[in-house]
Amino acid sequence: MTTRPQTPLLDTVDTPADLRKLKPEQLRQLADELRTEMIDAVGSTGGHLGSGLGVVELTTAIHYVFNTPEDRLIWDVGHQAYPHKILTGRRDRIRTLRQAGGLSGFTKRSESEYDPFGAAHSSTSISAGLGFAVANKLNKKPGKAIAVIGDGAMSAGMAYEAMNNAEQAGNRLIVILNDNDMSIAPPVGGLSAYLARMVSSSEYLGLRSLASKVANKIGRRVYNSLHKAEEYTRGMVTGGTLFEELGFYYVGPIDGHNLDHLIPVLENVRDSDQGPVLVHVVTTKGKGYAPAEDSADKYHGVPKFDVVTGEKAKSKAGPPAYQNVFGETLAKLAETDDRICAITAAMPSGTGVDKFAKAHPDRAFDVGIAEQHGVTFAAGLAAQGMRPFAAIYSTFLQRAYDQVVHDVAIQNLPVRFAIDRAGLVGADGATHAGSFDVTYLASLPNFVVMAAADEAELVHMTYTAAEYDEGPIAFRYPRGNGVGVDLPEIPQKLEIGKGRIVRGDESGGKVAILSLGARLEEARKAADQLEAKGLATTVADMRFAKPLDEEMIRKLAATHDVLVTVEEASIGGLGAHVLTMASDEGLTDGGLKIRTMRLPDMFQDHDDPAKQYDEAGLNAPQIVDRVLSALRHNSAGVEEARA
Ligand SMILES: Cc1ncc(C[n+]2csc(CCOP(=O)(O)OP(=O)(O)O)c2C)c(N)n1
Ligand SMILES: CC(=O)[C@@H](O)[C@H](O)COP(=O)(O)O
Ligand SMILES: [Mg+2]
Repeated sequence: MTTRPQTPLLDTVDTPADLRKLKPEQLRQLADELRTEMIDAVGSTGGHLGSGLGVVELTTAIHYVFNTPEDRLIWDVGHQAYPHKILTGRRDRIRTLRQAGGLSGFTKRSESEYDPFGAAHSSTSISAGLGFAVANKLNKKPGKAIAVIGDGAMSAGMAYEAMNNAEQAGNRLIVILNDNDMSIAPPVGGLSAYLARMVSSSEYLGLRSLASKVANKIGRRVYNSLHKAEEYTRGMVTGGTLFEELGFYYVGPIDGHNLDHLIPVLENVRDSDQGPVLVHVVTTKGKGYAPAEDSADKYHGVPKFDVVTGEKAKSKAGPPAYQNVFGETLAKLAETDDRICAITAAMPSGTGVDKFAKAHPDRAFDVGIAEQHGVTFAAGLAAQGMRPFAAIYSTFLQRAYDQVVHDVAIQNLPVRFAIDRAGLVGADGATHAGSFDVTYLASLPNFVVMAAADEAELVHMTYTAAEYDEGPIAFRYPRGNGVGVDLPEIPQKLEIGKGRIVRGDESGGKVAILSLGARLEEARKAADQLEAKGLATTVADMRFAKPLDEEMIRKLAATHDVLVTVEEASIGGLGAHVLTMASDEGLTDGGLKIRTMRLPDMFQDHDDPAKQYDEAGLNAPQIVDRVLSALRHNSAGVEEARA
């Protein structure tokens, strides 16, 4: 039996109001207990551990100093908010994190009044904070907005767009830059180097010169208190920073694990009559848990693990992960094609671009969290004759939609989009579901859109995309491991816009299931069950949402009573395209029944992916039910009498 850690002081704190009753000298113990509690909880649930460990003291200090929830605390991404959840009335549910019916792994408005803004995609916090601050200003309401943003998230353009506008918030907006010198992978680019220079001790100013500078800038009261805090403060720099040029009072860098530094500085910032202020806090990802601190990824996202040893639960040996199949295939293709490049937006391991980078470092580009830039960068490469693969999760590609339309599609540039995490993704929930890409891409002129049914198909599609220079081409595939088919030695170049029959044939049957992507396995199972009920079933792997295999659809329509489309994508995907074609051509005029099965019109909460697909109605039994109801057959497959 595992025992929970002893947390006598934390046990007295249910909300920040309880925390504020503590004496400053008790906060160290509280933070230690908070860290222990978080490690224990995430050990049993899995989740984003390293980022939360790094902000234990910061979370404690913010809730101690500020009047949350009236002061609005906005965590960027929200993956670091587990300590915040524990301190804001959710400790009793912390061991339900990311489990069905349990707490979200991110901040969520519906979960707590202490989560004023939901997140999970990065770099939104300053804009949202500015909105809260300006609303309060207009309504003459008290309350500050505090946006906490990581150095990784700070690489996205949106953060700068917000800072560029922030002056109007005055002292109602405080941005805390949590600089742990990590994104999911080590951070990249000039900004990261700039922050590193600011943090390097050679650039610290002594506290006295800081204090005199701050006195001129944010007032005598602050000056006096800074003097009081002098012995606690490691060092601060003001003046001449990028952030100052953007209109912020810059304070920092300060040690984000030292509560004796954090508390007085945050109090000063809170009481300052000028702003906006940016506080630059330096932390360590994974802080206080040796296995995390020692790991390359600082335990960014972990499965369940043994708290004592740090050993992570092993996933079952099985087929390779889709991302690795993609990365390795592309690396191989690039051996004989020096035009191939790979781009990731801060997800090198998640997309498999790390595998490509190992083999071809000069042609692999991690652009940081900057999907918009990544797509247009790829467009530039393509325009100059390269063969770029923009490997971006479906959900994150949403952010670059205008670049996809304006920079890629309108110019018909052959950018290859390797779209990982297509479909439902499990514990990350609605914010990370790859639901919409088929809809938003297959509606664009010039685009080719493919979906891989299994890992062998992914190999073929990667090769097909490499060889396709006529315009933009996308291929999507799910999160997780393949289905266990053999990987081809030699990839096939697929004929554009042609599907394949994987069961039965075009020449006749009762039912035809038209599957797009990785629901193919469920479609096959459904076909087995339908056959067992005496309903001859053809299964097609459509491969392409665009262009459609119209010839195949016409044949299947002419030789079957029911066509059912199945896809792990929202309305507007394969089903909509098939229906549109069928109605344009009058394929249903003779009594053919078409049914479309797709993701439901709702944002589905986190759960085990199989259960999410059950909720979505996209598993085999539901396909069978859909066919039977279209045929007006009962569950035994017997035709019911018509009323
Ligand atoms: C728009 C977008 N792209 C990519 C991601 C995936 N992602 C989640 S956290 C993260 C790293 C964030 O780094 P940082 O902001 O420094 O936070 P840390 O984890 O270091 O605390 C990335 C790339 C995302 N959430 N949103
Ligand atoms: C917080 C975030 O956006 C990422 O850490 C994401 O959770 C990674 O998802 P995968 O586990 O699917 O790579
Ligand atoms: Mg970081």
